[in-house]
Amino acid sequence: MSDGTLDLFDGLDDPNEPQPTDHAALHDIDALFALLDRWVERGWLRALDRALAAFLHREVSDAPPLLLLAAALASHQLGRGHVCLDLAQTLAAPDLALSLPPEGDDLSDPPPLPSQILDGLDLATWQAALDHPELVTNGPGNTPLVKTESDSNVRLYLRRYWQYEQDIREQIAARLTDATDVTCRSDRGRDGADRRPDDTTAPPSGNAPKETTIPRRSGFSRDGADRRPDEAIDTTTLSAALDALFPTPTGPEPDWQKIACALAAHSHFAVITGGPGTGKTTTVVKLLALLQSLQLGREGNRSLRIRLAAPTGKAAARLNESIAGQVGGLKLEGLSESPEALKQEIPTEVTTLHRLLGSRPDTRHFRHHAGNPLPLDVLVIDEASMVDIEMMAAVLSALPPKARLILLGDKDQLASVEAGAVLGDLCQRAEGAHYTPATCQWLEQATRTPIPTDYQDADGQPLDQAIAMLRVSHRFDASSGIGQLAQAVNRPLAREHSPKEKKRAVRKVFAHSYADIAHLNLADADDPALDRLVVEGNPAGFLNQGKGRQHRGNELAPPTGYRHYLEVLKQQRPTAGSDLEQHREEYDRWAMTVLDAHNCFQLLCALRRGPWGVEGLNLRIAKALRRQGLITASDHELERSWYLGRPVLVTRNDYGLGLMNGDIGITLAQPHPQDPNRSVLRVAFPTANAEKPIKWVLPSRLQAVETVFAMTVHKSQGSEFIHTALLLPDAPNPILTRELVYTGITRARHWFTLVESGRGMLDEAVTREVVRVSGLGRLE
Ligand SMILES: Nc1ncnc2c1ncn2[C@@H]1O[C@H](COP(=O)(O)OP(=O)(O)OP(=O)(O)O)[C@@H](O)[C@H]1O
Repeated sequence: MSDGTLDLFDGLDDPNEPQPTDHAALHDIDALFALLDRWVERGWLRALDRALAAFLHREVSDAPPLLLLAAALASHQLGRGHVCLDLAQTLAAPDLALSLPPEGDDLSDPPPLPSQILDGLDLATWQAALDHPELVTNGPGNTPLVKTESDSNVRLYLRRYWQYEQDIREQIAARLTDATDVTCRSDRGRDGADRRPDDTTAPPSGNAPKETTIPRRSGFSRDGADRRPDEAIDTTTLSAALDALFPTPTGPEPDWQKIACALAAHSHFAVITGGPGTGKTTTVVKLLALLQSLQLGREGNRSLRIRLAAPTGKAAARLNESIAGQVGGLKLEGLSESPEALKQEIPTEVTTLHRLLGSRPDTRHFRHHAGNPLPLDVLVIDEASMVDIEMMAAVLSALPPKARLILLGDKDQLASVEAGAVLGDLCQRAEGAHYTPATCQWLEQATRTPIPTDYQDADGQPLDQAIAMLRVSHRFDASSGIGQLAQAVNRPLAREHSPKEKKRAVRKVFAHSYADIAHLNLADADDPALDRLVVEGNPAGFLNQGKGRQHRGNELAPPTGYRHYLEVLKQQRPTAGSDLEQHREEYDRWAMTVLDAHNCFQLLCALRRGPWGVEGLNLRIAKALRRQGLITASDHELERSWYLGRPVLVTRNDYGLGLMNGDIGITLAQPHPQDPNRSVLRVAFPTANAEKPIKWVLPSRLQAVETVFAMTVHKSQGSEFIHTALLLPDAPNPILTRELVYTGITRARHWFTLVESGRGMLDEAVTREVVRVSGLGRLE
């Protein structure tokens, strides 16, 4: 398993042993459903996927087994982040189409594998089986399935997901072309809300949209001024404003932040991507100041209605904090005669996308849609890599045609857990920029920054002209191991000479003795080194015990573990007691301090189940903390109940309580309202509202939460912790990819510990890349 390909049964079967083939399921309906049942039983397929095949069979009894199998597999891909089934890819690597093997499956008496079932099947035969006009069409229509063909790719979609992809293409295309082209969106009718998206098989109601092709050439004219006639920006004015916002030249390298501002000011759709600390927030705050000042500079204009949003509550809270800081520090003297007034026009409040669109309980419908668009002129979405295809389609459809959409995010992070890696797909060509000569010439005028030839491309596509990649980290410099490690892990395999070289480059970073990274090899599952790490933070693993490190002129505290927040909890607990109303502020302050201290350390892992998954680790860590006297709880309480200090993660949006998936709270104690001698447990969540900074919730009201001593990397997206430890499991698993490791590393602000519980797992992970299947990558 060294070449980056998946060998799911490594060590379980002899790969040279010829596998028996089993083709009955391809011809016989009963055999097919018997097979699907066995796959569902093993957890290789979801019951939902089988149910779709059964539904199609009931509706159209002569649907061939090969079609039903493709439909079940297409449905299954949605649960794994892909919006469709790529037939050729599936034939090339059939076993990747299922969730094989589920964690903890010992694989005794396994059902036949897809590779056995599909052995010998060719693409033409499978494709021919999909020619069933009642169930499959090549585009608009009423069939539950859609097939698309381009080059050698044949893809099968559930109609709803094909429609999302079409909607996104169409809306982005409209924003990338001249204002007059925006009218093409009206073809689809203003019925975004009428669709029945919760019915997987139901086609969207109303008229199918006209497919929009995105023009091959950029709309940039020589000076760029006629691109958006309604909002034409004079290049000289823009250039002067950009100089005021970016007064210090960056040296010989182009100022990518300034370039990003110029590009985004010029388009109704823009993406600003970049790794951690490259200045996405800094740039967008300057961009908003720029747009607002240009707007207010036009006589009689009202200020722009700007909204900021993020996919999760946690991400929204983090952006809230950093935006507020950035706006406070903005220097706008050169941009406006009344800089303070201009600052007032830049919002600092960040909401979640669900809240922005107005989600309604128990339905996928939102209050805002094409028929009731959002009342805004500019929408900024941070952490856009976490936005799935369904949400992105909903946002785009609710956006007024003339509004600007600015997406911020790190294209290399793990994509959303739901289907569709929209940001990653849109940014496929971001590394090379591909700016056309017209764009370069205009950018050079506007930013007075020459664009290096490496980033120019006479064949650049319109989408390329709307994407800016920030390439310099201001958080991690060359002396930062976290920065170097993230870079080494993130380098695509295609750029290395061999997987071996990639592994060597990553290992070399650890060999370099950077002060901010540590590596821990566990001898076995019971190695107490892991308990020491989570309790104390393993400072001994860092150079000089983590002491004496400077950051921006201040000495950093050495890395900590969970002892830190539990001690803060104990030591700073208000003694005032009795009347809660009188002492509310004191309790709020306590909760804020504990939550801050909790943010000093987080253990991340890849899996959910097993000893190296969230479930096993949570219990192990709770017991280790109990041994140290840091928490007091019975076994039952540790496993199933509440105790002082229990940190919890919200796993489902709860609009009633105003809590979002991803929010973290800590269980604290408050005086009982009726009996001050007793205390009552309440979970404290940060609110990002300065006047009411803490939301106190009774544990019994929390329906979907889990202990979060260990958190999956997926759930950690949008969060950042002072010391992050990433634990890799002891056996290969398809979930271990370079994107996962990169996302884990980049959650660390000052300290990072990599924990390997099995030899070679880091090597495994960094040489495996996520392959997402969608048609959006072809959006040019
Ligand atoms: N051009 C710059 N020169 C110096 N410091 C900068 C510059 N741009 C950003 N910074 C600083 O770098 C840090 C990270 O910036 P910022 O928060 O904008 O990055 P980001 O890409 O949004 O980070 P994140 O990974 O948190 O999303 C901040 O402290 C910011 O003040």
